Amino acid sequence: MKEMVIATKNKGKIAEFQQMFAKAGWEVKSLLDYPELPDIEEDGVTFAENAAKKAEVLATHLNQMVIADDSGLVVDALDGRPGVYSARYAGEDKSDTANSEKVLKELVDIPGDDRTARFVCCLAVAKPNRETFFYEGACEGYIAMRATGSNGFGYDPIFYLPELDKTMAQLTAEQKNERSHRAKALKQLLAKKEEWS
Ligand SMILES: O=c1[nH]c(=O)c2ncn([C@@H]3O[C@H](COP(=O)(O)OP(=O)(O)OP(=O)(O)O)[C@@H](O)[C@H]3O)c2[nH]1
Ligand SMILES: [Mg+2]
Repeated sequence: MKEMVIATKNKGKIAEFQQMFAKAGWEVKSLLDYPELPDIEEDGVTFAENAAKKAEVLATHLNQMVIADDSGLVVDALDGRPGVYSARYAGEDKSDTANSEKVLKELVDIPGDDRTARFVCCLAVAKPNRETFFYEGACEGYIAMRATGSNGFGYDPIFYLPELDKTMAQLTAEQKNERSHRAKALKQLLAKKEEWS
C-alpha cells in the first residue's frame, strides 16, 4: 500500500484522512507517528501560508513528500473570524468546546439568516526542492443557535447544514466525508495526482 504523511497532530483530521485516503488505496501516517519532529508555529495570515509552512518544513525534515491541512471556520458576521485562528480562538489550550462557545456568544444578537459561515480547507503538497501545490475546498452553512451532536470535531456541533437540517456533528463520518471542505479539497488533490506525485 502506498503511504502518505499528513503533517497534522489533530486526531479528527487524521481519522478523516485515513477514511478518505483508504478509498484511494493510500495508508496515512501523521505527526503522531513522528513525535520527535518539531512543532511549527502557524504565523501565516492565510490558510495557504500556514499549510505551506507545515508541509514544507516537515518535507525537509523527513526528506519526502508531505501533505498539510490548514483549515478553519469563516463566519461572515464576524468579518471572517475565527479563520486562521480557529484552533486557538478561545486560547492556547485549543479547546473545541470553548472555541464554539466563544463563536456562539459573539453571535448572540445575530438572527438566523445572517449567521452564514463556511468551513475552508487548504491542502499543501510539498516535496524537497520542488514547488508546493495547493488544493482548496469549502463547505457552506450557518452557525446554529446552540451546539448539537457529538460526531466529528472542532466546530462541527455548531455548524448547521440547511439541506440536511442537521449540524455537521449529527452526520455519520461517511456523510461528513461526502460534503466537507476537507473532502472537497482532497477530491481536487486526487484529481490532480499527475501534478504533485
Ligand atoms: O468543526 C470542525 N470541523 C472540521 O472539519 C474542521 N476542520 C478544521 N476545523 C477547525 O479549524 C482548526 C484548524 O486549525 P489547524 O488547521 O491549524 O489545525 P490544528 O491546529 O487543529 O492541527 P494541525 O493540523 O495544525 O496539527 C481546527 O482545530 C478546528 O478548530 C474544523 N472544525
Ligand atoms: Mg494547527
